Amino acid sequence: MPDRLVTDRDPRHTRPSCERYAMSPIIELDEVTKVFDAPSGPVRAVDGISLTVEHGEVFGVIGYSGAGKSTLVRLINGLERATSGRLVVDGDDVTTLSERELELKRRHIGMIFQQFNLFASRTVAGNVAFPLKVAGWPRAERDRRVAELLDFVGLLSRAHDHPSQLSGGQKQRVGIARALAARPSILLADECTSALDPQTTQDVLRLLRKVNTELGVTIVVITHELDVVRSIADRVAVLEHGRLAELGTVFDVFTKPRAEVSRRFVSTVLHDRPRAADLDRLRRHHEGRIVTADVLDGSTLGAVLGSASELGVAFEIVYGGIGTLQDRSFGSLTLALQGDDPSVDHLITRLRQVTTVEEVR
Ligand SMILES: Nc1ncnc2c1ncn2[C@@H]1O[C@H](COP(=O)(O)OP(=O)(O)OP(=O)(O)O)[C@@H](O)[C@H]1O
Repeated sequence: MPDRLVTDRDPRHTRPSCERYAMSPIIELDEVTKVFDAPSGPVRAVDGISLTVEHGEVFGVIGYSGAGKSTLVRLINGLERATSGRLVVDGDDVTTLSERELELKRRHIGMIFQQFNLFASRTVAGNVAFPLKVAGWPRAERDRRVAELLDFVGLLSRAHDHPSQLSGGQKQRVGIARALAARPSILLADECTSALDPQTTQDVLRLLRKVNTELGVTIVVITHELDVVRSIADRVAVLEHGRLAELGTVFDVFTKPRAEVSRRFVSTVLHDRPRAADLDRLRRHHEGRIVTADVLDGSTLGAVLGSASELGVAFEIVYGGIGTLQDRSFGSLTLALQGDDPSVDHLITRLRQVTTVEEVR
């Protein structure tokens, strides 16, 4: 038996496919740079980033603290001005809009935050109604819209409560309802689950997925947790020191991370490969040569292992983890192979014909 098997914790009932959204950009960054003048000297918070977010996708932006994620969000919604570069949001180059134009633009960009940012003195309904009031919606239409939104987020019965009477997850649901009030085409979610426990996080992510699929809202999720990206995003941009370290589908970045920073993130969520301490233990408990084989859909790993005895090799699965991501399997199994060296070499050659195999020495 494997020493450790990682089970899949994907909260989605169905995985979105990246082909689901039409490939037309709703957000376009072209060599966008933001330099802050700090007392210690200039800080390049965002450094020459070019990327596009497509209509209808859930796009993840991940990075460690200080990577430039919040600055990127503030550039997209026009709260910060880019130092250089071009940034088109839903048809407008926000780098050239006036303050008044930006203010109107922001009404079409929903935003949710880590600390929810609800008005403590207003009721749940009052919070959701607030942006509609600012936008001058008549009372009756406002009331109708608020009821519709609270129903959508499952909080209609709490309309007259105040935020202090709600749990963190419920507060974020109110935040989401408020962000959607004026029917934005884009929702920016900045660390929106970082203050929540894992179960509530999954509930909120499921709601965001519903916002995306049922309302067609494009969502940009900013996070320092790969599990969040893994749970909800179609594609992910990995930021480091203000620069774009890697960009790809969540599946590709998870299964074939190219940048060192991406590899660090991946190792935080899928413990499918033995670390140095695990290896010492495996060597003590198992004889033979140790190899790690990638498990991907379509690889006929099982059939090849089934032929091991013909070659005079005995194998044991000693470590591993397999999950699913975007409806595809991925992970790896670590095997102890016992037999004479030429026979084990022969089996490894056969395994390499169907998957990637690394011998752990
Ligand atoms: N107004 C500012 N003035 C000076 N420096 C700033 C300002 N805002 C951000 N920075 C700096 O820019 C860099 C990127 O910050 P940013 O907040 O965008 O990163 P982040 O990835 O969102 O990090 P965190 O998750 O910690 O918020 C950091 O070095 C930060 O200190």
